[in-house]
Amino acid sequence: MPIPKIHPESRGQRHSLLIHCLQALLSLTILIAALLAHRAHAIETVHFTGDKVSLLPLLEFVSERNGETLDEILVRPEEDWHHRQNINNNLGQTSQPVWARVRLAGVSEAFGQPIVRLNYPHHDYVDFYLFERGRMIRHFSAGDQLPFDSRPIDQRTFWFPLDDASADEQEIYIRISTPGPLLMPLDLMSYKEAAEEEKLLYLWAGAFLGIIAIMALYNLFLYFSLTESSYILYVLYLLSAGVMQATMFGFGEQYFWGDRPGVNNQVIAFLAPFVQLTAMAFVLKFIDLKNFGSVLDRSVAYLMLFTLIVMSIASFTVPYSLIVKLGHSIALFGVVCALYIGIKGWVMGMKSARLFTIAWFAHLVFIGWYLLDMTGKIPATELGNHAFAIGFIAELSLLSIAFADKMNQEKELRINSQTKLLDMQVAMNQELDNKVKERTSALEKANRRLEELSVTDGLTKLFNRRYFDQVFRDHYEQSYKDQHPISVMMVDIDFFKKLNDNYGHAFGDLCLVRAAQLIRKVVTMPGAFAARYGGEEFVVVLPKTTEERAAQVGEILRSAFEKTTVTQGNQSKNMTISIGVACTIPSQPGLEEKLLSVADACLYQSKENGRNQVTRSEQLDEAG
Ligand SMILES: Nc1nc2c(ncn2[C@@H]2O[C@H](COP(=O)(O)OP(=O)(O)OP(=O)(O)O)[C@@H](O)[C@H]2O)c(=O)[nH]1
Repeated sequence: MPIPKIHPESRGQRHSLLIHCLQALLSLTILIAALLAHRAHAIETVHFTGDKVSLLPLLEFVSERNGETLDEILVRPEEDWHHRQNINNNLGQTSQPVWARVRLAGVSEAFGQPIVRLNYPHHDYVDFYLFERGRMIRHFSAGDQLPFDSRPIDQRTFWFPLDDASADEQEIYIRISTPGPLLMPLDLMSYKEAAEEEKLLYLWAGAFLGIIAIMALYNLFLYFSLTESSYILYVLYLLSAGVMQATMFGFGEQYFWGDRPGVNNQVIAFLAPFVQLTAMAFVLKFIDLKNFGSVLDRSVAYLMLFTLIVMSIASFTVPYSLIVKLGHSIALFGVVCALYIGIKGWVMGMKSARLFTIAWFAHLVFIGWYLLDMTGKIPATELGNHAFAIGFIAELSLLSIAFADKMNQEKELRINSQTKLLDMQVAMNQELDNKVKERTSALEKANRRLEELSVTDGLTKLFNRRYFDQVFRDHYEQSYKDQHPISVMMVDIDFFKKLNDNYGHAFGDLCLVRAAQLIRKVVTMPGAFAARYGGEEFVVVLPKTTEERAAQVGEILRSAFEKTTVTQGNQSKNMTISIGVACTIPSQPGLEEKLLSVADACLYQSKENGRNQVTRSEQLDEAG
């Protein structure tokens, strides 16, 4: 604002010296007072020497009243202008546009294209006026409610060139109208330095967004291979948070929707609750709240989810300023909720909840640092400027580790239960196997028994006739093949009918049993076997045995019978037997019946000759 000039009055009339002196004194006093008064309200002057100067501490502010014009602002009384009350960068939210002014000195092209930079990309309207010697020489209109092209320099934040400056001093007036927080990080600097800083920021932002993109891709891949829904929720959270951060950096306005004024606010209003929504949904799924949370926990969590859904939808209709205010409180509440859930899971011994809690805590610490840095509560540093992004990356990294840890635990559980299941299956198979073996052996035993029964005679336990016929044929054939002699002995108890009649049938049975025992006892040669041929008649087959040897065995047997007394109760009896022995070296197979009939004939001969004797086929021939 031009400094008002004050002219001492001079009327040129002659007065007394005293009056002149008094007048001069009074005028001097008024002049000094005016100068002092002016000095009290003078615009702060910033001397530019080429180095970056932060203008914020030197700015004077005034709130616009009912659509005041620039001219009206210029004539506002000096006492309306004031410096900030505190050192915060953030001037809070205000419904009225705010004007700021400052005087610059020493601005020269010699310092390399000096600019004034408003390093915050989200104000709706920013008007920049440059005055020189009380005359406006430049006016720029920018802001995210105006097309991106309207900016004097194409940058994501607002850069105003001072290249028209020619006088020693300029005054700048800036009008900001915005529904969001009124941040005024205003700097006087060279274009070169601003471009250098911007490069550094691009490096930060590139690394930050790159990490998010890689993590999102990686988790998307995991989702497709494992089809576990927490992965897709995490991917949604990463993507929405990434887009939100890119928008907050100002890249959306710069590269995507700069030609559509107003979209930027819309995107922020929608994404702010949506990021929280995906984060909440992920947290609930990750911690498995429905299994360990109390009814109150669940109610609060689902109410929160519901609120966020409503907010995301409402962001299309509710004013941006309201969404921003609501968003801050809900976000804070959401972070606290997630921290509470994490701590509870930790206390209840959930291993992955520990990492999860540390992740959220790290997030909170960095947000705190960022807010303290931004509001000037602690000295501003380059690291502090990016504390929010660092916190976010730290949180995402820890969450990823927690996530992997949880998945590992679940995998271990799955493998354990699979192993248990497999063990159970093996044990069951083993049991089944044992049972089958048991049953098979029982069956085999029964079969053997059945076979025994089918081949043995029930009373004497010698082989039965059926079995004899079968086996005798085989032996005969074998003897034919080997051309060895085979002998047959027919044994018949003498007068058995009489024995039955005299001693009873039961005693007769006992005699048959004793007879079988005697035969078994005497006929012990390898390969020999005896069978019950009929009633009281037995047959003995002696392979590889000559007739002479067979007759000797017959004699031993006959003698054994003679000497043996069968006793039952008070009954006792000595049996005699008649034996017929025949032998042959088979000249052809299948003639076994013939050998039998010869032996039978010999037996008949023994009976004829008076019983209790052995007759050989040789004797038969002699007799015949
Ligand atoms: N106790 C008993 N007797 C039997 C059995 N099988 C056959 N017998 C009897 O044996 C007797 C055989 O009699 P016979 O064929 O006339 O012969 P035998 O009386 O011994 O006269 P020889 O042979 O000429 O000395 C019959 O009375 C049959 O009932 C049996 O399993 N148990």
